[in-house]
Amino acid sequence: MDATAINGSGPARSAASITLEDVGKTYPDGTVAVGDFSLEVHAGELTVLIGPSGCGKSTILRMINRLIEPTHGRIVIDGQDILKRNPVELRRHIGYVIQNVGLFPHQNIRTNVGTVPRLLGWDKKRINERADELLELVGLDPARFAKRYPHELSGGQRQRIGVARALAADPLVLLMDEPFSAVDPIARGRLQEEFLRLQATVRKTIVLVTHDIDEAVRLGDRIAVLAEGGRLLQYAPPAELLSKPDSTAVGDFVGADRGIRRLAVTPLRQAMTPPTAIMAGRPTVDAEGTLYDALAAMLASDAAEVVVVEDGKTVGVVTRTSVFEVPEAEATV
Ligand SMILES: Nc1ncnc2c1ncn2[C@@H]1O[C@H](COP(=O)(O)OP(=O)(O)OP(=O)(O)O)[C@@H](O)[C@H]1O
Repeated sequence: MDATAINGSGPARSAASITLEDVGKTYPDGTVAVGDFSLEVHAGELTVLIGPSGCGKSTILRMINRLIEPTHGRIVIDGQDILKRNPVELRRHIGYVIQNVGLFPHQNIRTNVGTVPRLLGWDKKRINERADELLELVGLDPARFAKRYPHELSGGQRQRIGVARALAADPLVLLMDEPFSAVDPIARGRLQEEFLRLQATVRKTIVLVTHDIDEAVRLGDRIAVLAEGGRLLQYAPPAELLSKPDSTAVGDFVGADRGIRRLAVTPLRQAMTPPTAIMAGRPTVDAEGTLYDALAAMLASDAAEVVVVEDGKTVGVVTRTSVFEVPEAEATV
């Protein structure tokens, strides 16, 4: 890799690897946000940082572009120790996407997307061409959107502009902090899909922070599961993480969510047994519901079973035990 690539602003370059070596951040009040964190982020891959609230995910991300200065450790991008670089200049070569995007409200979309190329001194024609190219890439027709202002877009469209802006100067690295969590679940699913397609084209080295295990599994080439203080519990591709969590903590973290997701997509009929004699006073649930609905009804009224009704008639019963006895293969995921 060209040692000066991180300084460059030329045409498409390769992605860079990121090495974090014993990186840590202790705040002046003594809070150890991140203890000693090491990670190798492979070039051209999307690495997800996931873990409970306050475990240091955003701190790690923001140390990579030096919005937060590490207390100790080394961060190497593309072979260069970035702690020796001018931080402002460094940030022009690292794309950064955050939850609410932070578009400039009084600038139109084309100007917003051209922010970093402008700072890098590109000429106007090249900036506009690049902005329009990026708009196309994120699925927004420049003829319709380039002259609009941020408030004239939907939340999902603004988020796409955020991604376009972050990619405008062809950075080696893209950092994303909960980029899709401010949009509703349906728009989020679509954005994730589009983003995967985009990444297949641009193949950037991406570090993405999320607290959503589904998102992590869907987007990540590798997932780093963190605990408090930025402690790395496991770093593995999604399939390996789900099938072979190497500690109870990781198993609990990925497992709990998987279980609930499975309940929510499994028809409760699969756990239903014929009605019994004593039904009075039991909570009821519609026969079209899922295991999740059945369990929620039981928990809400502290009952051990629910009566299943269809067209006003009792058709069966589901017990707490039977909810968990439906084999995984029967789930209609
Ligand atoms: N300026 C500060 N001074 C002291 N402690 C701080 C400061 N900024 C952050 N922290 C602490 O550092 C820890 C890590 O914060 P960070 O934002 O990195 O967590 P996170 O994993 O991204 O959390 P979330 O998922 O809630 O966004 C938290 O305990 C937080 O309270």
